[in-house]
Amino acid sequence: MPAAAVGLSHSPLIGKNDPEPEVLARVDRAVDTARTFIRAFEPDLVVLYAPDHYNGFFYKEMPPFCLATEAHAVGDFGTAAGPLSVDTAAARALAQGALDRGIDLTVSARMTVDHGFAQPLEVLFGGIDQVPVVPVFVNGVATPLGPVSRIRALGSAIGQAAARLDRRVLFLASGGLSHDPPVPVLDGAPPRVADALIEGHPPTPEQRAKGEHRVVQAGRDYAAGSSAMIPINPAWDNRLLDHLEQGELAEFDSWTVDAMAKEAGGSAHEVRTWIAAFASLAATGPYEMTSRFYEAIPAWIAGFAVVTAEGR
Ligand SMILES: O=C(O)/C=C/c1cccc(O)c1O
Ligand SMILES: [Fe+2]
Repeated sequence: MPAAAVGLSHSPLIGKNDPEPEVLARVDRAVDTARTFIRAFEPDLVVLYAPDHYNGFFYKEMPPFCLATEAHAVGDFGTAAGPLSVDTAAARALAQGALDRGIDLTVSARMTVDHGFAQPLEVLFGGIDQVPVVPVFVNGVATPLGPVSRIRALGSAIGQAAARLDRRVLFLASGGLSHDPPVPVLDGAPPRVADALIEGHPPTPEQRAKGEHRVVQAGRDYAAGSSAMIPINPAWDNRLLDHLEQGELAEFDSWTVDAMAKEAGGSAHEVRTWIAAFASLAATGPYEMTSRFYEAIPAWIAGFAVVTAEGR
């Protein structure tokens, strides 16, 4: 089966708190490379692995991962709101395939997603409804988190199931790499915040605007060096990319949740989406990384990477 993978960091601060024009130009070139790669590959199905930031998944029930047979985006940080063009038949087939392979997969028939899903679809395809997609939520912020080996197993099972679909499948990862944005934490949260993280009351437009302004301000403080957030860790990020490039995916099984958070920040767990996507690609056969871009971009609170890979 023809298969490919693209990894793309997301940041809600893109366009709101941009770095110097030279940095932007380098990112634009890397994103253009990824777009050209995707055009040449001509996928007819995208399996999109992305996290959520307390817009769709809450502690009332927080699965480690969840596959959607239908999904709609909330439209946070200026991303598009509305339905994603989910390929429901393919989603059901992949869900069954993952369950058949021993993955205890949660399925959602009405998933709510945020910029983690919407941004890569907008950036790479021009909209959230432009390509048949199977959205797979991978928890990358809400602790407790399970071992990384289970994410690799998830990716591998979905990749094996996708190989039986007779489709041109692009596995797309959204998130990471090292970063420590001010995403709320349940442990120690004041009762009002804890209640929102557990129940998930939809914020009023004023509450959403206030929360988004807080993140933009955090990006400004981070870029100015006046922040207590864990710094972006280029060495850690490049180690991750090296393992992905070399196909050394089993290396991630020894990465612990605690060490990842300490070395690379509270949202570094978003790299689980990258590990899932590359495990899916690897499950279809040997692959080659065809382009690799990385830059630490504090203004976006992101160890920012864009990578393409294709089955040999
Ligand atoms: O507050 C949020 O919803 C998310 C913030 C954020 C900031 C920077 C990089 C990311 O991946 C984020 O999700
Ligand atoms: Fe994120």
